[in-house]
Amino acid sequence: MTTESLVLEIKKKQSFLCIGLDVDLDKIPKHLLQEEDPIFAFNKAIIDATHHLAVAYKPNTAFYEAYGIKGWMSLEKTIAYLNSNYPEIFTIADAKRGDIGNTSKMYAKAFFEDLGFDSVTVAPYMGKDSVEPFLSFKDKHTILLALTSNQGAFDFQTKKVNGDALYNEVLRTSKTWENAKNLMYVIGATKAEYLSKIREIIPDSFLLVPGVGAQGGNLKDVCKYGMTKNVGLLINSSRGIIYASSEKDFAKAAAGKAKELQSQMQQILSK
Ligand SMILES: O=c1ccn([C@@H]2O[C@H](COP(=O)(O)O)[C@@H](O)[C@H]2O)c(=O)[nH]1
Repeated sequence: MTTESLVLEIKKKQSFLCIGLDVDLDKIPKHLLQEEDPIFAFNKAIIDATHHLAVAYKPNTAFYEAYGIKGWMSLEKTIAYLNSNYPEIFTIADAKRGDIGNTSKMYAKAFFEDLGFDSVTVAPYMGKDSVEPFLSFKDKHTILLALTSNQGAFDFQTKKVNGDALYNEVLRTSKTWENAKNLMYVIGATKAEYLSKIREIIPDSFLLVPGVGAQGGNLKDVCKYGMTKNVGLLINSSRGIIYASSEKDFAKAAAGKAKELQSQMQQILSK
């Protein structure tokens, strides 16, 4: 999907909500465990109930890999379902990959060609040759971890390198890479106070912002400091939406939580 199509969808739905599909079999409603593929049954119900309120879905691959081959098949079915039924939705494989060049090329093929995701999250730590293989795919997006939402972000990402924080160095240097137009960045919602400076370095790039809801990040602060003329934000919520209820009404309850966030977004966009 092109960035232009994503922006059009955001304006149409008045939403920049990304729903995280982090499916844990211990947390989904018990009646679904009788289904042939409980993970897919759960995802399908959540997607069908919320697709009009969200512009993106983000399965975190860890939650599928944890269930072995069956989990990977549930992931395949989920992305195929999204691509066939809701092609206007932006899809994110939260896989946090990145390796030497020839290995990264295979990761990129797996997520972009085989599975058909629009984007994948990638760690920048191994540098340019580990990221460029992802960037070479037309209309696919590489979402680079810059300043993450967790406490451990302060272990390395905010440490000074060449007089500035390492995450700023990641932002600045990655802009010089081939096909850098295909880059987006992860900035945690819990780090909203860093966004003004971040926008000085990457004024127009899309940011994937996890950490609202369960992790305590604040939507209004993120928008105040991080929003661009094209919105430039995808705000992710996973547990706060998909586990709104563990009863038979789980999909309706998820839609209720998604609606709360979408209404706040609509209000922000109308200003
Ligand atoms: O900095 C980061 C990068 C990725 N994540 C992922 O986003 C979701 C957040 O889930 P919630 O349930 O809404 O807290 C999850 O998949 C994380 O692995 C992140 O939280 N922070």
